[in-house]
Amino acid sequence: MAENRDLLPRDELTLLTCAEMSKSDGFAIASGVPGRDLMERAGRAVAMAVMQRHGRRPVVLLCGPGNNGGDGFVAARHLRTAGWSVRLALFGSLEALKGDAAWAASTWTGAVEPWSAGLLDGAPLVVDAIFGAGLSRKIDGEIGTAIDLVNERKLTVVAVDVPSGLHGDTGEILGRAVEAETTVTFHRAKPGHYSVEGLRRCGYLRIVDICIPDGALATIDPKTWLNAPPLWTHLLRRGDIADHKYARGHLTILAGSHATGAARLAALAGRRVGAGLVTIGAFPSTLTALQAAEPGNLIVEIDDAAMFERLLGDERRNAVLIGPGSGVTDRTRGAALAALAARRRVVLDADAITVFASDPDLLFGSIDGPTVLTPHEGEFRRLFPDLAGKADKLGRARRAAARSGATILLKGPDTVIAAPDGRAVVNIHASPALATAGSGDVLAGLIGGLMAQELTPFAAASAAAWLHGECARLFGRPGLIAEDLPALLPQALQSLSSFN
Ligand SMILES: NC(=O)C1=CN([C@@H]2O[C@H](COP(=O)(O)OP(=O)(O)OC[C@H]3O[C@@H](n4cnc5c(N)ncnc54)[C@H](OP(=O)(O)O)[C@@H]3O)[C@@H](O)[C@H]2O)[C@@H](O)CC1
Ligand SMILES: Nc1ncnc2c1ncn2[C@@H]1O[C@H](COP(=O)(O)OP(=O)(O)O)[C@@H](O)[C@H]1O
Ligand SMILES: [K+]
Repeated sequence: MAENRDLLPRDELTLLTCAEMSKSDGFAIASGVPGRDLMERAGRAVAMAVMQRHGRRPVVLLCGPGNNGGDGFVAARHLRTAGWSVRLALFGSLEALKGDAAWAASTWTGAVEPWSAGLLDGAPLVVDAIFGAGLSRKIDGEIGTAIDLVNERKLTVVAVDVPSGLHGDTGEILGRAVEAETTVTFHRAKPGHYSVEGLRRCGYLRIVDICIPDGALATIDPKTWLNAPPLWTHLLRRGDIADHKYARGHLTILAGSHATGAARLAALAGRRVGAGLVTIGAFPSTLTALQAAEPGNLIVEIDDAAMFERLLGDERRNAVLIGPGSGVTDRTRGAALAALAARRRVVLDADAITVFASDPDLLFGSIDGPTVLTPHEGEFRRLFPDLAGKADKLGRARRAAARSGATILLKGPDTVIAAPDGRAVVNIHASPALATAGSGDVLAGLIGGLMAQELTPFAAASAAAWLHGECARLFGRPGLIAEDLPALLPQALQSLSSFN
């Protein structure tokens, strides 16, 4: 197998924080591109988006006191030049505007009005240029009232950079936030755009090139990407004439005394995604049932952790999945510790996460090899109580990865995959239809199957999250259940050929 089976960073999928965007801006200016040229392009792009997405109608620009407001002044000028009926309100005073925003305001020859609710009479289209990357605290007062009114009246909004109130880095809502129909952002998207709140409020997201020079990304060394096949599709195995099943890896899954369906779903996913063999380790009481199920699964008896440890004496068992239906038991805990001690490629899901709730440090201290933990928020709380229940999912997953030494896949509509070295991927290629029992078992099996094929934990978890979402999308009609997902994997894998 290829030596470096890790994710390939892709410029076009890079997400930039507000600070990184500001650094890019600084790089452009240092390279001889004046800041006002960037603002001119940004504001023009906003005007273009308004005109391309909406028929001509009265438009009101709500401008804030910083450069986001500056973009609004430029957009207003272009819309008026194109013959639109434009009104502009500024929160703050013209005299207080600085730098490029002051320049942009000086190019606007129309009236600058103070905010009043009457501006929204007649249901105009609204351009939200109040706050962008500079949002620094909770929105209240007059601006809060204006945002509430825009939302209450369900006015059509085109937001500049981010819907005001949405934090570009964390996806947090600071007080309240605009609900936009379209959001126009510049150069690269921000993590906040793809957070749950961002997905709710940005509407259609347009990412516009404002001619920041190519070299800018290299100076930033970005660490965050939006999940898509170009990051990892080159790592998926192509058939080789000399292939044999062991060359494709052997995934071993520990089943429990109940809910053996979970291990079966994971095994199916692991085999469909290309693992050469999948063994299910089962209690004697479930052996017959499992043997009578899918004929391609290998079934072995595993009564306790010691038997599991002996099973791993076979070096070819290169990947291990523990958790789906395995039970919150000493057997599960012992098997997980044995797999970690044996330096196998390990995926710990569900019960194998919960079983360490009373002593997370025992788990973290045992992780020394390629490991993925796949918690949903409830399981995450059990291992990382101090990081739970807060915004900034990306930051939380990153801290959890650094603390545990494992790659963390934190589930949800905006699944975050964070590696211990600080890299992270955000996956929004998903569907609410995945919120069905057993779908997490399929995901765990996919990761295990890809780890068996020697993808790094970070690459395996990223590829699996995307494929999981792709299966749900391919199903394409109501009624999806977890059993449908593995059957759609061949089609999902085939759809990747267009990325090669
Ligand atoms: N970087 C680039 O490449 C490019 C960037 N461009 C544009 O610049 C935008 C970033 O501009 P920016 O940095 O001036 O910040 P912005 O969002 O206008 O707000 C800052 C102001 O708001 C204030 N303020 C904050 N929160 C507040 C609150 N809750 N309630 C009240 N006030 C609050 C804050 O006050 P302070 O915190 O300083 O007291 C400050 O006065 C970016 O989003 C994009 O649109 C484009 O032109 C293209 C090139
Ligand atoms: N609203 C949603 N949108 C997109 N994906 C979702 C949504 N809800 C759940 N999922 C995905 O479905 C899977 C559910 O996993 P999990 O909660 O572990 O279920 P189970 O343990 O029943 O198999 C995760 O991959 C999660 O990211
Ligand atoms: K905005």
